[in-house]
Amino acid sequence: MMMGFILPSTTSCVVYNHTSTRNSNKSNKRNFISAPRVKVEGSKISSWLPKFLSHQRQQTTKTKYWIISASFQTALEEFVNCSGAKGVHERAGISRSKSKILRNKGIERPLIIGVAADSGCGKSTFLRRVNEIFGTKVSQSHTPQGELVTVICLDDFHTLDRKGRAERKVTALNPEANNFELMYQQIAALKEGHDIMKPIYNHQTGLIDPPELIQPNHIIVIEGLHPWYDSRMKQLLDFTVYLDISDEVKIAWKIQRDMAERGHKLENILASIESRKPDFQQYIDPQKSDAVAVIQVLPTQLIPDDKEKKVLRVRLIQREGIPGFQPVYLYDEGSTIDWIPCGRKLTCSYPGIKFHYGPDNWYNHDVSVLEVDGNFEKLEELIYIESHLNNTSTKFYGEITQQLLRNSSAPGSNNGTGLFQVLIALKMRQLYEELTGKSVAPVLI
Ligand SMILES: Nc1ncnc2c1ncn2[C@@H]1O[C@H](COP(=O)(O)OP(=O)(O)OP(=O)(O)O)[C@@H](O)[C@H]1O
Ligand SMILES: O=C(CO)[C@H](O)[C@H](O)COP(=O)(O)O
Repeated sequence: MMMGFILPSTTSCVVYNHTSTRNSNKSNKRNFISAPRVKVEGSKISSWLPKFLSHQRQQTTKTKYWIISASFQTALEEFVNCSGAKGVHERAGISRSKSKILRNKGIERPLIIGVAADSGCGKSTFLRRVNEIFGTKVSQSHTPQGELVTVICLDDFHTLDRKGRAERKVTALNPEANNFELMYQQIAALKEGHDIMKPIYNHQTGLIDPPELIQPNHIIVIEGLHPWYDSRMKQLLDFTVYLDISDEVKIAWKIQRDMAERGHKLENILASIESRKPDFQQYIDPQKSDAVAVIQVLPTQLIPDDKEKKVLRVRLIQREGIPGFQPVYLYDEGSTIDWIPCGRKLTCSYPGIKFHYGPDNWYNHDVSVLEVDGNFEKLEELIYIESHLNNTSTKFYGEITQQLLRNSSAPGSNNGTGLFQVLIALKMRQLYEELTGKSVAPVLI
């Protein structure tokens, strides 16, 4: 079967013949070390194309594009790299025919899920839980890919590299630094079942790396700053989750990660958060108003003026009336309930645990809110909490508790962040099953 990628013919390019695009992770350049390199100018493309991509070619003078057909294997092994973001984005492509992976994997309808949040707000942590629920082991490549799930990071659609942003004095959150047209075209193509050559933003070098091949999958999660900033993207998404982390908690998490794990200075972390704030408020935060589910993380109300931010108040805001999504409720659907479960069945030390459930309004949408303030002392006792939750989309009694126990060392497993992330991952699984008619086997210990 033939696959064609559309490549422009005008820019100077370097052709690399490398071994695997799938391994193009953070140290992408590694793949190219021993590769034969041929430097060509636009007009000479016709002389080298046949050598590398043997099959048919034709030029459409109007668009100045070369339409290149190549076998699937050839396209995997060879691609074109031009220096600079513009070159890479021009070389991003969409296969002309549908991917053969659709038939191989029995994919009828890729489900597209958007996860939005600022940097360092727990997207990766959440998506590890999602992959656990789907029982999917993902590759260690730049774009994690598993049997069921592929996770695309939207940072890959940055048009300005780190230097370019510094020169233009814009943050990565600014739409100017992102290619929403390409994002839309490529995610739409995946949803339609086409392979794409997607650019890569390399967080280690701050550069835009050559495109990698991404194929459709049963579930494609797009995570990042702007999954539905562009209204056309919203139309593509089957489910949306926003991680809404309050400033106080965001700073605490950033300090923990960037100081302890990355050796950054406190003043630099605070300055970076401050400098991003206006763009965050203008371009990222508004997406939370129409997410299907929002996990909101706030300082605790159980400790007056808490400085440590180790105890969190977490709210799961769930839209009502969304097809395929039935909000989780506590005890009695539609009621307003305050619940302190500490006592004989749940061990609590200071400052305790408090639940709340009830209807609410979120940016003019009817929602129901489930809230938990405090930390769980003994994770195995969560079964007591689980037995009071309904509409959880679990496949067996105790599945939520088991999931949290399996990942007990992951950040947030002992509070509402972990609990609500598991609940939302279960909702994704249920939606996938409803929309595709397929069944995902639950993961058992
Ligand atoms: N639920 C949580 N409770 C406590 N800390 C958390 C929680 N989730 C994340 N963190 C902290 O925040 C840091 C960032 O988390 P994570 O890498 O999941 O975020 P991210 O949104 O994927 O970040 P980035 O976009 O920068 O890659 C983690 O190193 C961890 O210290
Ligand atoms: O907001 C971000 C999302 O991850 C990053 O800051 C952005 O992608 C730029 O990355 P880097 O700081 O590595 O240049």
